[in-house]
Amino acid sequence: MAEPSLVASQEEPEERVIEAALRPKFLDEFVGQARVRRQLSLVLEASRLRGRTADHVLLSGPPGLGKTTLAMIIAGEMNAPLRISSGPAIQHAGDLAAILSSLSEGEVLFLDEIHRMSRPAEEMLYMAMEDFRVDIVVGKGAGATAIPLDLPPFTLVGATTRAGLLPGPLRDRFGFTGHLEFYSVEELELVLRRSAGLLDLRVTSAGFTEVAGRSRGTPRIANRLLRRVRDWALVHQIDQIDARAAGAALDMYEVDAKGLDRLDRNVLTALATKFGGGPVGLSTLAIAVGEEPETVETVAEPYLVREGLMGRTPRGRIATPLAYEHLGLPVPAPAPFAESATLFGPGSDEPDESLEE
Ligand SMILES: Nc1ncnc2c1ncn2[C@@H]1O[C@H](COP(=O)(O)OP(=O)(O)OP(=O)(O)O)[C@@H](O)[C@H]1O
Ligand SMILES: [Mg+2]
Repeated sequence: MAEPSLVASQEEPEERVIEAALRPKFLDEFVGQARVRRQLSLVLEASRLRGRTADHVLLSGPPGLGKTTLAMIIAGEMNAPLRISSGPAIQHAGDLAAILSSLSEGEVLFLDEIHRMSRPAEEMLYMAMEDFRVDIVVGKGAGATAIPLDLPPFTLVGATTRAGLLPGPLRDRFGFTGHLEFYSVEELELVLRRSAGLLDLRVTSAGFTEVAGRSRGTPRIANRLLRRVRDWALVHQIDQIDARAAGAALDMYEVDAKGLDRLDRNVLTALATKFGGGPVGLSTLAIAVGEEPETVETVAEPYLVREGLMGRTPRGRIATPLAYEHLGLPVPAPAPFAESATLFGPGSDEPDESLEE
């Protein structure tokens, strides 16, 4: 990405510290996701009653919706120590063996981005999850022997943004899968209220609504926007943030009323004006906005498609009438062959591994 974007940027270290501070510690403080929360709380309660470690839990869903937070909450609620690692960090089965063999009884092992683990490690994990046992292979070639090693019972919490990429055998070994959904504006208001309390910020109800509405259904973005609004209020010496102040602050950071940032709007504007609404191929569109196709596809597109502003057809990306309305442009008359361009959801038009599941 050429420039850091407010809604999709990598975070500054200081920001990450604040993010950690804003993380709910208990299930009660975790806003929204009522279904997952209810089911998870039952799983945890049952295991407490049985006096056993909880079943393995898989958490899936888009970035920033609370997977890591929930993993920490699970350990907290179980009063168990938490070990954190991630798929990309486990490239050899030996890496996983080292982690597994050092777990203590009842420990919660959180594996983030579990879909990115190597194949041999994955196979070792199958046995560990099911039988609490691993085979440590010693030696090479014909002389190699497998030494079985018993593991203490533990709870694996896996997180993935791409549940579709998990092999079936791995998915099946989780006793419970929680799929996190985007949050409603009302839920995000609650997230923001809690964060504002922790940050000692005075915000009116309408101020919360304003920020929540621009947060793309994502608590991480909501909290990030709140911090930018906080900066703005500090510099402008405003001690109570209302809708107007929140709106002005976020306008300044180029996050619009729908939560689109500059990249999103550039992509949409190029599509609508330079290419007459499309269809246009991804790489052409990316060149037009001076970005990598990968950035356009993974950073801008999912939200534009989700909001119904962009469509994906077999012949390329198109701008929907909603896009023109949002950009304040006149909606063009339908093209003569428009009805032949069937709309596809995200991920269905290209044999491309980088698409959403
Ligand atoms: N339900 C929630 N209630 C309150 N705050 C939340 C909730 N979910 C997430 N957050 C906040 O959003 C931030 C991001 O959440 P988290 O790190 O758990 O997301 P994630 O799903 O693990 O994202 P990624 O896929 O990028 O790892 C956290 O700092 C947390 O404070
Ligand atoms: Mg995470």
